[in-house]
Amino acid sequence: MSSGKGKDTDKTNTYEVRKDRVVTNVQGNPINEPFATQRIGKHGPLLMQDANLIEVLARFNRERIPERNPHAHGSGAFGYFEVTDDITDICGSAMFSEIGKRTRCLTRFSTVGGEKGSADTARDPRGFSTKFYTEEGNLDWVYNNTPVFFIRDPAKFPHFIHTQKRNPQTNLKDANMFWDFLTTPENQVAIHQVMILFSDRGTPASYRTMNGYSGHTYKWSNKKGDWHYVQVHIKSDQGIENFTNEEAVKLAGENPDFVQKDLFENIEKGNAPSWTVYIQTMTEEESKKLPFSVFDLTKVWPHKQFPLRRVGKLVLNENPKNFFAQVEQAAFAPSNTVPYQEASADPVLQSRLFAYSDAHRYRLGANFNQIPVNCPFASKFFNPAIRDGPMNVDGNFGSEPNYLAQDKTYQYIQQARPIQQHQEVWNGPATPFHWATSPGDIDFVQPRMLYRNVLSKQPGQQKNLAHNVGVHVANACPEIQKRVLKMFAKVDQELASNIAKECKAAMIHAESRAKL
Ligand code: HEM
Repeated sequence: MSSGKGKDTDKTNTYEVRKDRVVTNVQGNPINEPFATQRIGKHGPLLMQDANLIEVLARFNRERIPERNPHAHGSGAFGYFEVTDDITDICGSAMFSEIGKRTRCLTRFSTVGGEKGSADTARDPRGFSTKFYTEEGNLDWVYNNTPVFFIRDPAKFPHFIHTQKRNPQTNLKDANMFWDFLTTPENQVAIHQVMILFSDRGTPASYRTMNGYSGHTYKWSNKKGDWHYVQVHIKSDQGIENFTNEEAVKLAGENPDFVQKDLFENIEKGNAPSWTVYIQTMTEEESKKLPFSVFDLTKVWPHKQFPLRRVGKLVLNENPKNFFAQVEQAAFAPSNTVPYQEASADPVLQSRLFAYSDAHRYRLGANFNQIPVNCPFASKFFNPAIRDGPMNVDGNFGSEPNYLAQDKTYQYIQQARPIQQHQEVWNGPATPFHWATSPGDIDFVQPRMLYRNVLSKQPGQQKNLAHNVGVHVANACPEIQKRVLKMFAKVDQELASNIAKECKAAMIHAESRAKL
């Protein structure tokens, strides 16, 4: 019988596993001889009636689900976020309501371009996704370990990711595809991210020793209705540690799961990694005075003008009990957000609001939100118009009407929030707009500062950048190598010359190896 409220659950029907360890088939019927096959005599053909054999083979064929495209290879851990500083003047979300408040979290780290079984020391950005199970519902921060990104026209994303994957004919990773895309003049806006990727930050020594960044501008508001543009920085308390190119390549061969092992074993022995979370904030007025768009995620906000403000701590102290159930099936989406934290008009972020839940419906099925790791357990789900679909296992709202109307009482607590009177005002014709790289210098200003002002202060890093690009581009054809050098010369002539030297040395080395 329906209670008329919430979901009907029949206590006799649960998916709990059997405690007495009697082995059964999936229907709970005992199996006495799991390895016996039913056949005619001892050596004759098998019988169709052997339901156990058929089930075992058929279930095996259905074990794999599509891997993520991109970010297929990853590792995850649970933990908590704790508020250390009051930011209620910036954000009214319940998770920030008082100092000392803790929210349970799941973080998944990943590489981007490689397949699920690829080496986790590969040169690649690292994903840094955190799901916060808050009382206002699940909030996902789907970030990377770099503060900027390769593109700002979202339609380029599939093209760009394809260049990191395998050549359609040779099925090989292809340096020509990689550099052809990045050196095409209008795609050279990627240079800032490429500089970070080819510094030693492109090969972190562990997930514990790298930072996370929102990259995008978000819009946060307080309970009075005032709002700010915000960028989030998650800084490793373990400090930054990276591999050199040669160390990373060697480990990729010796132990392609080196980084996964490091995370699991450190948490297992009680050495829980932690990160300090900071925000940068900017008013709308300040954003108008920037030399670039606040919605351009190829740029960083100068720290002198927009200093970091501490918010809290992220601690990962609990390994998953089951990787497939809790990490492979985890579904992170920038559209999963809570009151007072919203997306800005950044076109890449706006496109991501669609892309992730769509990927989850494909990869995990329409009811992916019912998989325990994705359930908003601290808030709970109630919307009886959202129901049915494949693999519905949560009671499906029982006899609740499948529409919202007046006959029943429903609560809409968001209505109690003040309306933000002052907002961005958008105005203009609906036209196709292509945010191509400007022919001017603005997209090269921050990369040049990174090379001359930041890497110059980190011993050996300018040299390593040239080396890392050189050994990679040595695999491309001469025409594309020339384009690479021309692009880096726009950052710094000395850098381009050093890349040329490193590239030449790598080619000579490869030639002599080929003769062996
Ligand atoms: C138009 C741009 C983008 C599109 C269309 C896109 C799309 C996707 C898709 C489809 C996935 C796989 C999701 C899944 O199967 O669960 C993914 C994963 C991911 N993306 Fe993006 N992405 C974009 C840009 C970005 C940017 C700018 C960042 C970082 C600032 C980012 C960070 C991540 C991370 C961390 C994951 C892994 C999530 C996980 O751990 O499950 N992506 N992306």
